[in-house]
Amino acid sequence: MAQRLSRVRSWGSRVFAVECDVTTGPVYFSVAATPQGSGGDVRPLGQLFGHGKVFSLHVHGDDRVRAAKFHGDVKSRLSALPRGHVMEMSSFLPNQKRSLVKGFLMRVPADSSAADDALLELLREDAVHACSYATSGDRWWQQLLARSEEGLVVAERFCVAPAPAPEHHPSTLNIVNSDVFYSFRDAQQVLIECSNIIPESKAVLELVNKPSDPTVKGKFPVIVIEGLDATGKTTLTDSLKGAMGAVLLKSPPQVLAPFRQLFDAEPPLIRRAFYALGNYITARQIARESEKAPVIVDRFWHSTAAYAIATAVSGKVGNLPGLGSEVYQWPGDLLKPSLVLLLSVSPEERLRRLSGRGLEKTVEEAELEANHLFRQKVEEAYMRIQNPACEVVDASPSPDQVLQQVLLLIKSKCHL
Ligand SMILES: Nc1ncnc2c1ncn2[C@@H]1O[C@H](COP(=O)(O)OP(=O)(O)O)[C@@H](O)[C@H]1O
Ligand SMILES: Nc1ccn([C@@H]2O[C@H](COP(=O)(O)OP(=O)(O)O)[C@@H](O)[C@H]2O)c(=O)n1
Repeated sequence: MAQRLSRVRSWGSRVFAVECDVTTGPVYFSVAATPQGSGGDVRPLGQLFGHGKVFSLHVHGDDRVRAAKFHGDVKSRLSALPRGHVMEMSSFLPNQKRSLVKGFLMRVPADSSAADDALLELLREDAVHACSYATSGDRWWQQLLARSEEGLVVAERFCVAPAPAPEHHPSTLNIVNSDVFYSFRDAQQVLIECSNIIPESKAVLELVNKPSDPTVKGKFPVIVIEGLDATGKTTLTDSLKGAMGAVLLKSPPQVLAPFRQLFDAEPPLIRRAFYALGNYITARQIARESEKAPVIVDRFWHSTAAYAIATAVSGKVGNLPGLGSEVYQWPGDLLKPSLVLLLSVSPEERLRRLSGRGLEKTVEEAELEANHLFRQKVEEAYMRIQNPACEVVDASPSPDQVLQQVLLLIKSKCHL
């Protein structure tokens, strides 16, 4: 218990953000050992904590791979609780990079004992911090929980006060090297750390470890085609290949196909490092092929970064890191294409194309709204990536019109 208490003292200066509703944004509060002066407006906190029983959980830990895996595990265990409502919650130090610790706020009916049992089980892990929330007088308290022979006990309590929103959404604090990687070494390091628990990491590392100089392209142009799925990338890249006598490559490359499903099911840290490494394999193929012919690439680093940023940043488009942020910078050691084109179609046309392929027919309304926000964030992140930035192409006309438009663009931009 002593160990748990000493670790928790640092929470005195932390701020918590609870993402209750993605469209209205998070509620912020801070905690302190003693009641703070003017308490501020505690009504939003009452709405958060005032119904049923409320618990929060965070997973700490020096081993980032283990912490990431355990975080996913906690989420699925909490989501399985009957009559529970789970919200994303994070703890952070304002403006301090890498200070974010992800967690959850869970609300269950007052008569539920399943949540107490689940917490007791989860608290066997030293990395878990669990708290309950209680009111006395006109104050709210965050109560740090510990295991004891009688069950859950309160080890320490902190006074809760509303906190102002930070300048940047807290999820942006940890993007660098957790969601997006800016060098081969940083992405490789994650898979090295995974090798013991995911044996396939070793095979992936062997595929990327071949020595070469991947930053240098050949004398022919290298054109990357980007866009959300069903915007027409496959259709366009196939016809560009024929029309230009080009070599068609993609990221992730074919050699990683057998591993993709496995890494897609891993937490963001591991999944994103896998895709980042895929770009370096594709870069090597681009360097080789562009000596001999023009190269068309179906997705590359813009996709890796834009999807990772859009997933990491919860809520609205406005929560994305601002234009010019370091997160949108191209990795210094990755081959730069001659031109990046972003295919864009209206959401309605995209849905038509998706349903033509027989996908997404059963998506529920609520999910559609969340997906809408997600797609907006991916497109916005695509457009904020710099050096090279992408050129937006209206991909709603017929396949042949899109091809002609793109051929003209390539001719003028690549001086063909
Ligand atoms: N310009 C276009 N106009 C109408 N339909 C298109 C066009 N381009 C592609 N499609 C259709 O939309 C669907 C998705 O296209 P696809 O090339 O597979 O997209 P992506 O590779 O970006 O996921 C396919 O059924 C394809 O035939
Ligand atoms: N270069 C790439 C390509 C895909 N990806 C990831 O792969 C997903 C898109 O893959 P997909 O199979 O839907 O792509 P398409 O089939 O639509 O081209 C996104 O979630 C990205 O996170 C990536 O990170 N980097």
